Amino acid sequence: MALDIKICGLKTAEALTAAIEGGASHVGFIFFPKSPRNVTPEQAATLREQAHGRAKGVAVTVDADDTFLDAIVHTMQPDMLQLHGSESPQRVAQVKARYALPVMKAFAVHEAADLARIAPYRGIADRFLFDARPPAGSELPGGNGVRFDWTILAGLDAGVDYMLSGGLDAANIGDALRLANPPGIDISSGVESAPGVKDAALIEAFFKAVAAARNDRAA
Ligand SMILES: O=C(O)c1ccccc1N[C@@H]1O[C@H](COP(=O)(O)O)[C@@H](O)[C@H]1O
Repeated sequence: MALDIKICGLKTAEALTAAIEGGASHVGFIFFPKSPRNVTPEQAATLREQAHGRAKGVAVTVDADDTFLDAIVHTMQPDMLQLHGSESPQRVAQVKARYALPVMKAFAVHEAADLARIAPYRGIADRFLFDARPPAGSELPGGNGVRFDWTILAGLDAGVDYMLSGGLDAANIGDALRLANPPGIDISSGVESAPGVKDAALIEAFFKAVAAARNDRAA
């Protein structure tokens, strides 16, 4: 089975090159001022141009209004929007209709019951992203480097398309793939040397760990 791999929170050409050369299917750009990974639409546009035709550019927003989304979509021209706030099913439908772009809706997962929250979004969101619940006091809804119990995902219907994220790194990705067998994975802080600082060597190590885990499973 194909595995989509998204490297998120990219801010520099060097890190983007490492992600693309490693084999990322998606590259993510964060539009959230409180994040150490925040970029402007203009910065993201330059990086997205570098990725054009090689990896899909994903704009990550948190409860963004139309004015901000208009600026992002017009300037960066993303391939996909990731909605990482408390957007309702109606808001997701509005965003899809306004921009004619695929939308990935993020959910914080702590226990199996959290997965039931996707029900009203099915048939509206194109894809889901399951991230860990942010730690108490965190100002970030994602990018906290926190994982959740991946075995919860075994309870999902087979038809649910999603990316697994939250605290992934080269050391644990083998377990994540074995336990959840996700169609996609998404990583940010696990390939950073400091908050918001991507490390090309860690990105390379992550792709090697993914390849090794997939080879082991195929053997
Ligand atoms: O990364 C951020 O700063 C961020 C800010 C606001 C919304 C989402 C954000 N990141 C998303 O969270 C996942 C998981 O991150 P991590 O691997 O646990 O650090 C990340 O891939 C982004 O999609």
